[in-house]
Order: sequence, then structure tokens, then C-alpha cells
Amino acid sequence: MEATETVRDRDRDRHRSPEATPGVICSELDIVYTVFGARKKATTTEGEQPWLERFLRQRRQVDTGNVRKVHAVKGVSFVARHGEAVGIIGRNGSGKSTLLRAIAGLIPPSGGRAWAAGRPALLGVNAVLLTGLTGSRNVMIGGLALGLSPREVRARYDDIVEFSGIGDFVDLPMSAYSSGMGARLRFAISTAATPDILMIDEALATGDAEFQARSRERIAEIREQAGTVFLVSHSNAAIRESCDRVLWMDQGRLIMDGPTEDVVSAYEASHRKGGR
Ligand SMILES: Nc1ncnc2c1ncn2[C@@H]1O[C@H](COP(=O)(O)OP(=O)(O)OP(=O)(O)O)[C@@H](O)[C@H]1O
Repeated sequence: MEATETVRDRDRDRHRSPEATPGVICSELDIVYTVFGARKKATTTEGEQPWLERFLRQRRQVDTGNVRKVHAVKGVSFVARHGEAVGIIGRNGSGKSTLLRAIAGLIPPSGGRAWAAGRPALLGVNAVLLTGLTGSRNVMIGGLALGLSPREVRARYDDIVEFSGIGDFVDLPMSAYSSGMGARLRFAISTAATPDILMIDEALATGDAEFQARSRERIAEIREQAGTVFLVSHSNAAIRESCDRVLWMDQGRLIMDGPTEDVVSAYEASHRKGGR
């Protein structure tokens, strides 16, 4: 037992060392959202179709300059290596989810670059599976989206459903699930393929204590297989438990990047001072 742990520790240290292969590289990454403001009351022509109305309203907003830019991520640079579990913390609206979505390739950079080795699996409690379809159909869709073949999804189907713990609910539409059940199924689907890069957005805070413990075990397994894990959470306890490095985002900027305890303590101290 002790020998196994020593080997495992050594392996993990190798992954974390500066020589370990990078899993994700962000270089001067900028993300700017364009928002069509709705402050000006649109003048609509009576009898317009809703889609036409929407189209004309957007045209008017662009024409009148009623468009806002939100600079959500500003010049963020870091390298995350295989085997690292990286926490991302920061107050509401600081750009954490946007950063993950950009790394997952879901939002094009407005400036700089985000590069990921392998296919990132983004797991967010808001990730959109098709809630009108049954859990069972969503297992298939999610598995295919992760790059598994239909045969591979079928081979893993029972494990996914068992891990999710949703039982017979798998035959009901996801719209009938509690938010915890939905989050558990998403976690089970997203981790079914042992992704190279696993990104978890607040999911751990959602399940019950038993599911959280199983999720942590699964994260540890993925790390041991040299994947890179990102965890966005407002739970400092979850970050402390699962991560060995933390990025602190504030107003779109990366203001601190270092060992978990250093960064989380500094973040907590900033709250005490009533700061960021
Ligand atoms: N789709 C979008 N369109 C326009 N602006 C957006 C969009 N998504 C996020 N934003 C804005 O980008 C900024 C960063 O948002 P983001 O969701 O990344 O922050 P966060 O740190 O994950 O917040 P939270 O902790 O509340 O989840 C915020 O100002 C937000 O209003």
C-alpha cells in the first residue's frame, strides 16, 4: 500500500513538474462579449411578426449605437500541466466561467490565444443537454459529443447511469429532474470518457455529500491518468480539497496564480478587509 502510494506520489510530482506536458496554455487571452442593449424602447410596427420584430430591433440597436461591449477576460496568461487540478476563484462576474468556455473552444478569443492538448470536456451545471429528452437519450448524445462512438457509449451506458445514481429517472425527461439529479447525470456523462481536460463549473457544490465524495474520487482518477482538471467554485472547501493550484480572477484579470493555500488565504483575507 505504502509502496503504491509512493509510486503514485512520484508520478503526480512528475506531472506537476515544470517539465510535465502542458495541457492548457492561455496567452494574453481576451474575451469581449457584444451585448445588444434593450434600454431604448423599440418602436415596433403594428402587425410585425415576432422574428421580424426582433431582427428589426437588433438592426435599430446597431444603427443607433445601442450596443455594449463587456470585456469579460483581460489578458489572461497561464500554463496548466497534465496531472494538475487547477481551481478558479473570484467573486461573481469576475470571468471564471467565460475563461473555461474559451478554453473549451466554445467562445472565440477576441485577442490572444487559448490552446488545449486534447479534447476538453466542459461540465457545468448550466451546460445544455436537451432537457426535453430522457436521461437515457442524453447519455447517448453527451457521449457522442465527447467523441465516443455509439458502441462505446452503449458499453459505458450502465456505468454512467449507475454513477449518476438517478435510477429509474433515466427514462424520464431531464426536465423532471431536480437540479442535483441533473448535475449528477452531467458529471457522470462528462467523466465517462476520461477526458484529457475536465472542466467543472460549480458541479461539486450541487450533489449531496455522498455524490461529492464520489466526484472527488473520479477527479483524482482523471488526474492520475495525467489529465488536467479545472474546477470553478465558490466553495473554498471544495477548492482546498480538490485542487493543488488556484487562479484568482478579479474583473476579468488574473490577479494571483499559485499554490491553493496561498491563493485561497489571500482571497479570504481580501474579504475580511472588505476588498475585492
Ligand atoms: N453571454 C454573455 N453575454 C454578455 N455578457 C456576458 C455573457 N456571459 C457573461 N457575461 C458577462 O461577462 C462577465 C463575466 O461573467 P462570467 O459568467 O464569466 O463570470 P463568473 O466569474 O463565472 O461569475 P459567477 O461567479 O457569477 O458565475 C460578467 O460581467 C457577465 O455579465
